[in-house]
Parts: sequence; structure tokens; C-alpha cells
Amino acid sequence: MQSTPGQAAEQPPVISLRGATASLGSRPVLRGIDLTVHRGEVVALLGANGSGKSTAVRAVVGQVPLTDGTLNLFGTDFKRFRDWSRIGYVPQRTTAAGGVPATVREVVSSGRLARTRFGLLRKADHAAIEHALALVDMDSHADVSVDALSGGQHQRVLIARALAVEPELLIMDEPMAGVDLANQQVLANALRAQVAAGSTVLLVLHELGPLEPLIDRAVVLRDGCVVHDGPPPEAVGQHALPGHDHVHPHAAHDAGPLRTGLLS
Ligand SMILES: Nc1ncnc2c1ncn2[C@@H]1O[C@H](COP(=O)(O)OP(=O)(O)OP(=O)(O)O)[C@@H](O)[C@H]1O
Repeated sequence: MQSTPGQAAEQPPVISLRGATASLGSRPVLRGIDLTVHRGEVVALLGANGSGKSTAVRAVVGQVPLTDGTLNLFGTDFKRFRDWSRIGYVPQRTTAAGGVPATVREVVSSGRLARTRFGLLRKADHAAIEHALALVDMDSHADVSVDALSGGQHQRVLIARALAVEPELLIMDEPMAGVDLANQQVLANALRAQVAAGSTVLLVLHELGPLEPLIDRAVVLRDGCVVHDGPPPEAVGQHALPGHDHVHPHAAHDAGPLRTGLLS
């Protein structure tokens, strides 16, 4: 249920990262960042290639350890936080299949397992899975093998997988990267429905695009530091930031993941 602004102000932030530093290999990548996301907010994390956006969200979901600073999730210190089913995470572009033959419904169902006891899907679980499929307009493709999907459809399946857990906090790392306009629109509609239902959202983006109307606040990173935290910057040409130099595809990340129960 959506909280009123007054209720949201009383509650602890959904994400509170203070003075966070992190390194990948020997390289310092986060150099003391503060990132606060309140309940019901939609925050975009922006910045040029290599500025540390993915590392910041990977730190939030426990895949990159902090070397200094603090992280609280839903008011709980990260070290004591266990409620991973409150968080849906869509990592930077991967394929939905992961090399294993599976249908769209099977992949989306895997996202629901965090809510089940012993992996048994009950009526409410099946309903949540069907709802997630419908949100990204993949219900008519539920029995199709994910190997037969386009890149944009893969991305929709990965987002449905994250939505199937009915997360209070949805974190997506460049959900629109490499997705054509028609698929972007489907994703924007799904996100709009999610926001209307009261979800909190943190998005890594390199351009605001069709998501622009949904964004409450933008945090801009440069070289591992926060250089802006406030209204989203005006779109300039194809990119959200003046002088933006974002390119794809991305380099693979190989920092050792911590166990959080979140799919990656
Ligand atoms: N496994 C790794 N080991 C060492 N350095 C890494 C590793 N992964 C990423 N980096 C470096 O860390 C820096 C931050 O990477 P990160 O992916 O967080 O940036 P980003 O802002 O998300 O970039 P992009 O927009 O290209 O995804 C980059 O300079 C990157 O080259």
C-alpha cells in the first residue's frame, strides 16, 4: 500500500548509504558516496561510463563489499539485514536463460522462490508470477523458450523475474540498454504501474528517455563521487547529461559476490 508523504517521512529510508567506499581489485571505485532513497521515491543514478554506478547498486545489494562507510536497508544495518525478498534486483544486461533451457514462466517463477518455503509455489505465488508476466506484457509468451526471445524481450523477462517477488524496492541497472523503443515503452508502462502501487525504485540509467516522467530525483556520480543530488538534469540531445560519454557494451564484472539470496 502506498504511504502518505507524512508516513514516508517518519519511516527510515529504504536505502541509506553513507560515506561508502569500495574497491574492485586494487582500484578504488566508490570514494565516499552518500545515497539515500526514501519510501516511494524513484531515483535515477546517472554518470559517465566507469563513474561507479553499477558498483554502487551492487554494493547496495551486497555483491560488492564496502571498505568503509555504512549501509542500512529498510532501517536495518546491512550486516543484520535478511529480508532479501523485499528487494527485486535486475542486474546489468544478462540473458534470461543463463545457458539453461527454460521457458519464460520458469524464469519468472525462479524470482518468486525467495518468497516460498522449500521452493513450493502456492496459489498466491502463481498469481504473483502471472501478474508479473502481464506487467511486462509477456503473458502470451509464458510457455516460449527464452532462447527464442529478442534482446528486449529478454530484458522484460528479467524484470518480470524481479517483479514476481512483489518487491518493495526495485533496483534496475540500465534496464533500457540495448532495448528498442517498443520494448522500452512496455518497460516504462510496467514501471509506472509499479510506482503507482507504491514501490520504491533505484535505476541506473545513462539517459532518462521514456522513464523521465517517473523520476523524482537524480544522483550523478563522477569518478566514484556524488556530484549532484537533486532534480533530474535536463535532457540534452540523446543523453541526460551534457558531455556524457556513455558507450556500450559493458565490461564484465568479476568481483566475488556475497550471498544475499538475490538473483544475478
Ligand atoms: N572487476 C573489476 N576489477 C577492477 N575494476 C573494475 C572491475 N569492474 C569494473 N571495474 C572498474 O570500476 C569502475 C566503475 O565501474 P562501474 O561498472 O561501477 O561503472 P559504471 O558507472 O556503472 O559504468 P558503465 O556505465 O560503463 O556501466 C570502472 O572504471 C571499471 O572499469
